Amino acid sequence: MPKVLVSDPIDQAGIDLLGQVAQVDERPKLSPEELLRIIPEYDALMIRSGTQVTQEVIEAGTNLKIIGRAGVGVDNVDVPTATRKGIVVVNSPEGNTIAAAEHAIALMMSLSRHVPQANQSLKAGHWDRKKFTGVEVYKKNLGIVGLGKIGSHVANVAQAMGMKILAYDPFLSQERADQLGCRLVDLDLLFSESDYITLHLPKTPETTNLINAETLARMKPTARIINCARGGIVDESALAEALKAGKIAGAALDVFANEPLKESDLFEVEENLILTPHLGASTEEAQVNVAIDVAEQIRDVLLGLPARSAVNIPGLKPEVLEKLKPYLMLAETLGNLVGQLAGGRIESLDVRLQGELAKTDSKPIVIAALKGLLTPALRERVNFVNAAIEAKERGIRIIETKDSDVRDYAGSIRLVAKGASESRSVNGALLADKEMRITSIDDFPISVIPTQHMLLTLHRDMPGIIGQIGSTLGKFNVNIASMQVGRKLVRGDAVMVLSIDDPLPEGVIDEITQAPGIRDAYMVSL
Ligand SMILES: NC(=O)c1ccc[n+]([C@@H]2O[C@H](COP(=O)([O-])OP(=O)(O)OC[C@H]3O[C@@H](n4cnc5c(N)ncnc54)[C@H](O)[C@@H]3O)[C@@H](O)[C@H]2O)c1
Ligand SMILES: O=C(O)[C@H](O)COP(=O)(O)O
Repeated sequence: MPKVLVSDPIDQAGIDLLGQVAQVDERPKLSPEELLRIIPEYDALMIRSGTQVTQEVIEAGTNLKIIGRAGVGVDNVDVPTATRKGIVVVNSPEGNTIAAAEHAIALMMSLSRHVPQANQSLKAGHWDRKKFTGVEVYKKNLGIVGLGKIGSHVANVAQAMGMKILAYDPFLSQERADQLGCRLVDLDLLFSESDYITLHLPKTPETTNLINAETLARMKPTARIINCARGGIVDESALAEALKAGKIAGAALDVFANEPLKESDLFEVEENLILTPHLGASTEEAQVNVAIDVAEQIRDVLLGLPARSAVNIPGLKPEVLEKLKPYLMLAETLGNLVGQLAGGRIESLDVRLQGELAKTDSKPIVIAALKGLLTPALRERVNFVNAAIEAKERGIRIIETKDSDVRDYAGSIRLVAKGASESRSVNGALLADKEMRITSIDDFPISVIPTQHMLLTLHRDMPGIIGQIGSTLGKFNVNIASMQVGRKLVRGDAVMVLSIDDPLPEGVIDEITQAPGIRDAYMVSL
């Protein structure tokens, strides 16, 4: 049974689901040293934001196949290292959207009505009503930075409370903003016009310290800031200064540059600052959602199936994946075949998708073809996760073309691998029953069902040649399962593909290639 390490608190629903297919060890309080020590035993690691999955951890995890983040942000995972190592990283992109959006709204309302401060004051024996006079959000401007899943839900709820939404999101279309009833503005305008500013964007080198002394200075003195996105987007020292100096009216933070937050300039701000310990996703509902979402993906990957929300391979909706799966297998088989024919260094791979395939996302098919192409050289070290990187590191140029004309098959794939001196090509298609066919090799038309062991010859189309190859195979006790010959011209060049029951014994290829009329012979293993 595969072994899964769960190193952060995860809802029981996810643990139970994984328990059906794996041994699950829940170790939520591991030190970094303990994690490093035990990770080699595990096939999968399931985490939230608490575990730091560093390069060292990934490199020590020699059996790891998948890292599952029960939540959205994967900034605690060294994704590039995981990708290089061929480890799938999955998350739950939508499981905690509502929870995080509602927490942002809760913080906005708490800031407006001083709920935590009033609660604390009352419990300390005071009945101070004047001090906690609040402000209404009704008719106020809410500036949303990042109008993605969480930002959009915040926009809907805030609009229902009568707020006007200004939004900044450089990757959002005007059409989507119009649909959401939000006014798309630039950041300068958002900062200067907003009464509330809520952050719902990822932390990247560009967004680090987006809220800093200079941007804080551009805000209204009545502005209130909410950060439920990621620590580090707000410069915490600059915010503490601005709050103490009364440059803005308040702030509420759920996330911090260093978590857990232990020492901070923020602790010196007495009045108008609310802090919560990264609670955005902490609702019962969200925790069940993300646990099940990620446990299902870990289960699938451990069973050899693709994941639906991988962050380091193209994600596909289950219904699209279902349709594409036979083509992915075809692309991988053709890639493997053309890789063995081209041999040695490959400079470029031309991937042409024809017929109905021209309408689909080509990326997964290209990756499958690359996986097949690199398999003869890299064996199990190449997979769907690292195939593109491995190809790039080898300098293989990818050329993609699409041709929607339907010819003999509803959808077909053509691969051309260019080596240092020559190009080799293969075409393949699926029949109505989804059975694979190799439909040409080096443009010689054939119709071959790919099998595990095949002998392929390039030869002159002349009497006696097929018999000669048959006798050589007989001499070496090789059993032929099927045979196909393809030619362009009578008595010109031809190709022959023999399916054989076992790999060829040593010496057969040499003997076949020495026979008159044979140009080349290859043992192909798929
Ligand atoms: N506090 C929590 O517990 C909690 C819970 C869930 C998610 N999050 C965080 O909330 C954030 C948003 O999550 P989401 O699920 O809505 O993600 P999302 O990908 O759906 O949306 C993010 C949006 O930010 C936009 N964006 C990217 N760069 C930007 C930039 N430079 N300026 C403005 N906008 C930019 C993107 O175009 C996108 O629309 C993420 O940082 C996520 O990690 C926090
Ligand atoms: O990215 C996320 O999903 C949130 O930050 C939640 O993190 P958590 O799972 O550690 O609560």
